[in-house]
Amino acid sequence: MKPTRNKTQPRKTPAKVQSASRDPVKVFCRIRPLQNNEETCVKVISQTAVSLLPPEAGSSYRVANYKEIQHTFKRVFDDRATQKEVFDHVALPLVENLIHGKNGLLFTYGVTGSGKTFTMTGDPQNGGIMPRCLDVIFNSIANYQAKKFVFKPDRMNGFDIQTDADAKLDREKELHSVITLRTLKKKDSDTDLPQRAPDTTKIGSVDEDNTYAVFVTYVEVYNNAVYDLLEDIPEDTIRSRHLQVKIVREDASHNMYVHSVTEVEVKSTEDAFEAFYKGQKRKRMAITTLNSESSRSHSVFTIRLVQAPLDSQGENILQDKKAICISQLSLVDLAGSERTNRTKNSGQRLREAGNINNSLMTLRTCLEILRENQMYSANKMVPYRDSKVTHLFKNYFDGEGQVKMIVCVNPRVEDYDETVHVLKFAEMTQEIQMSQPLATKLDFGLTPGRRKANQIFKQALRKMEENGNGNTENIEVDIGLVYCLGPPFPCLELTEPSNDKLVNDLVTFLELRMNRKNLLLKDWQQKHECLRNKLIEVEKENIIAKQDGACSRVGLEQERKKTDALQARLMDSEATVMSLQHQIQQKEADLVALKQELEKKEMLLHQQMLDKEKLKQKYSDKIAVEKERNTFETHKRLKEQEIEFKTQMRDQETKLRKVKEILTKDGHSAVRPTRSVATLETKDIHTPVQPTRSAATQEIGNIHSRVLSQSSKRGPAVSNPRHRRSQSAGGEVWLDHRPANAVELGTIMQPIMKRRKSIAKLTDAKDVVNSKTSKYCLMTQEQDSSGELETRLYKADVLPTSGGGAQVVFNDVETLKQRSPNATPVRKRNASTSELKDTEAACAVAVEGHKRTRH
Ligand SMILES: Nc1ncnc2c1ncn2[C@@H]1O[C@H](COP(=O)(O)OP(=O)(O)OP(=O)(O)O)[C@@H](O)[C@H]1O
Repeated sequence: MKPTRNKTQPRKTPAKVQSASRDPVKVFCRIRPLQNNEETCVKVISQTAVSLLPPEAGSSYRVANYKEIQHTFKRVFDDRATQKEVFDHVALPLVENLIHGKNGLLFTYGVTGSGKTFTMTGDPQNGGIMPRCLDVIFNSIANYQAKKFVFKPDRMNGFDIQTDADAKLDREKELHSVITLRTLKKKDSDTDLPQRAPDTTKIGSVDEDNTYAVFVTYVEVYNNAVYDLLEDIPEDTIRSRHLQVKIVREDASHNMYVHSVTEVEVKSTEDAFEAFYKGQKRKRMAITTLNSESSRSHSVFTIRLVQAPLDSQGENILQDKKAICISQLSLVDLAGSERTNRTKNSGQRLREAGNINNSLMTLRTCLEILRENQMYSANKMVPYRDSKVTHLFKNYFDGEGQVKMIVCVNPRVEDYDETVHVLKFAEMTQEIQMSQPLATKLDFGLTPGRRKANQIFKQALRKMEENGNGNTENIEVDIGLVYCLGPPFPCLELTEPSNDKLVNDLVTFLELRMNRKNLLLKDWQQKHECLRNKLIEVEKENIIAKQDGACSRVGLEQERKKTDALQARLMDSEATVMSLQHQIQQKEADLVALKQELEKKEMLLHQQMLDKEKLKQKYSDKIAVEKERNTFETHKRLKEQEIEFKTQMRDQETKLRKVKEILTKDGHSAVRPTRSVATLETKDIHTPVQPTRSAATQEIGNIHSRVLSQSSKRGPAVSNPRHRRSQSAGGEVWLDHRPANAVELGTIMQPIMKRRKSIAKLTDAKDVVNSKTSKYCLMTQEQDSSGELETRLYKADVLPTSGGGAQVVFNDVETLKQRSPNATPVRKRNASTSELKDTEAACAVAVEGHKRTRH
């Protein structure tokens, strides 16, 4: 930021260009003392280095696995450092610069409760940087202060010089209002300032030919809006905290300032303190978990030093606005960064914390981008406007004023995680190079030391007058400043008329006076002539200037109108911006809430998906197990069925083999069962055998067989109810062919074969032909699938053939099954199916080599 001159002066070249050198931002670290035997996580290594020891509970400890982090600063103040020590090292050079017309910015940064306010303000007995700065300034300029109201703020970041009369009028007005106010608040002890221990330091190198005035402003940045803490407003408005939001603007010299801020002219530290306490009462403070008096806003206390040179006589202020030099020192007490999870803030405190953290984040971002731009010659835009704090100090960061930072640290372990970030940022800030601006003082060709000379002269004159010493000629000539006729008239009391001496003395004195008068007159005439000539010149210039002035006035009037219109538009735009910012804040808050809700829902959804996945997995596993079990069981069942089937096949084969054997044994004649099977089921009682409708015909001897499809072609069935159970009741002879080891049936119902010839083996076909039998009965016995005995009687007619042989025509089968009453009933359908299959299989074997037709 540039030390400013009044807006009337032409715009200077930016200080960056004028700067002699670049210096890094000076960062100091102050460790505050611990309370109540708390555990520390900070170790001061040297006067410039500090080390952070991660506590076991800290998150960084877990990540970094106990790694000490060392930081280096311009100077580290341990917990025993005094306020004076800190001031002398950090702020005193800034005060010196201020007096020499250079700007400065000092801010305290750190976690909440780390001692920023203590360092900046302190307490009455142990004053911080701000009161000490004021003390030193007033100690230094005490003898050179201008009378009050000689300089008057023009509310555009500049100052006007008032005439003595105007200044006097203002002083009287103030006196009047002060008296009224004191009468009103007579008993109000609130305004009493606490007893202070002032700092006695004095800066020696003050320009004595200048006259000085000190102004202070006190603003706070709360929720990213600027408020004037010294604004003159009614008491009830103060209580309800309805301070007006102020706008940050740029002046004619491109310096940022708070528009229409109250600038209080102070003549002593006490005056400044009165203003400070007035503002302090309005500042937003609150009790939080981490600090009983926590600043909820960033406060900016600015000391502006206005200086103007004295005229050539060293007596009055040079009435030239261009000559005014304004420098300022801004002391910024930033609100503490805080993590909401630790502070447990809610509602307004939480919103405040959010805004505090946002503006601190913007400060960090701006400084990081600045550093990046400097280090890597990048040209990134620095987002100063994102926060009011950075916007206000844009000029400083752009290299037009000295910037210093005190990073305050509370060494307790609870603050470790936040302190890590704070120190990291502070260390990084040191890498930023700031141009050191030169103080710009215009040279008006005035003799240095004129104030002192004038004082000496006046003093000498006074002394001579006191001593009655008439020899003042030399002094007058030497100094050449006083235009007078010489010493006053001597005592000329004429007591005697003859007192010539007196007359002679008077004549001498008058002659001297006359000479002196002539001398002065001559000098005066010369000067008069000179002045007249100059006046003529000036008059000529004046006429030209007037003409120019008239033109300029017209132009100025137009410009003013334009400016007014622009200002009105600007005000509107700023109001719109404010309302938009407010809306944005609200929307951001809504967005955060919605985001949180979305996160919750996403988590829920995710959980549900997980559950679903688990369920799916569970059922897939189950299905797989079930499938495996089913496959296994199917295989097992198939195997069982295969085994059963094989067993059945084997049984069938055995049966057929037996039949075959029997048939082979009985002489190549074979009896094959027909498709139709009559089943005689017996439990305890034998039921009659049902007749079948088809028969298989097997030719034995000639070895040809044929299927009889018509029941009319065969004899009546043994069990046909229309016939007798057995045709053996007639005169026919039966060839009863049953195995030798046949099991005795022991049943009531027996086939009736009155005349029969029994054989156990049929080895030769002639046995059938020669025995003159007309009927043939073959008995087989075997176990069925349920282990029961099954007896079958295959019956046939023996018909003689033309070739002399015999044809055996099977026409009926009787099946006798014996079942235990306790046995599990076999499903009829299955049984019949299996029987049918058996018979078919038997027939298939029996009619081997012939086409089998099913009917
Ligand atoms: N160096 C110190 N010596 C003694 N006391 C200190 C020191 N620093 C801080 N304190 C004390 O610690 C407390 C908190 O300090 P302070 O209010 O200055 O913190 P802060 O950083 O300004 O907090 P916030 O950001 O919340 O405003 C105060 O009671 C203060 O007196």
